Amino acid sequence: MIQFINFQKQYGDYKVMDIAQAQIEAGIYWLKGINGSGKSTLLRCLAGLIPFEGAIHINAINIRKSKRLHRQLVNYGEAEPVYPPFLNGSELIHFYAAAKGGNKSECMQYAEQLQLHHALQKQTGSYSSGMLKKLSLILAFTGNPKWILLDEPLITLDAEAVATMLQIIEQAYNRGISFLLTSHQDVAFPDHTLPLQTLYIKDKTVTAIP
Ligand SMILES: Nc1ncnc2c1ncn2[C@@H]1O[C@H](COP(=O)(O)OP(=O)(O)OP(=O)(O)O)[C@@H](O)[C@H]1O
Repeated sequence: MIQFINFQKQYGDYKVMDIAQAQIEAGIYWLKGINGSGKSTLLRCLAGLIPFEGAIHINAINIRKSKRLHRQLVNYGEAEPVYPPFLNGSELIHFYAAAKGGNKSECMQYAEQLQLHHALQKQTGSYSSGMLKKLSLILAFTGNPKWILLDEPLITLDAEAVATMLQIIEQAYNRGISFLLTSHQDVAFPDHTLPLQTLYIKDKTVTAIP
């Protein structure tokens, strides 16, 4: 469960999020909101990448106070991932697996499923946007997270990779992993069988009501 307690996020004078009290139960959620509503900001706060006011508890852990536990609990995939261009995919998988206490061979399996395995020895600077996205998704599944936060997970993926990715998400969900997935497109998750619940970011808060 994710709990917000007097949570606020400002950029300078501009307040993007203001959630006095809210909670999100374990599950798989499609987080919707118009452009600029704060979807990426919320995920970055939950991932611990940017500072915020108030408190966020994830599975009863105060994410600001227990940084190590937080890093094991939550994985995050950027909308537009950027990596040091001189590192290859295999090196990044090795690094993430070591940092997250994950199993490198599991990542290699995902790479095969997404047909990225042939490119793992190439520097990421030579990757296409879809290849970078696949790598970022593989890295977001490394270790034993209880929550995976994926910002626009399917953009730039081809149709086959979209279907594979939806299967990977569903299998992980069936193993007890919860998801927050963002998209501002109406048909972001085509032909899926995921038990998706919808959340909206509206008026600087998270709500189940559009
Ligand atoms: N680093 C930043 N500095 C200043 N303002 C920012 C920064 N990042 C985001 N914002 C502002 O915060 C608001 C929310 O941005 P955010 O990227 O979280 O929205 P979003 O819902 O993910 O948008 P989109 O659907 O277009 O991807 C926007 O008004 C944006 O201009």
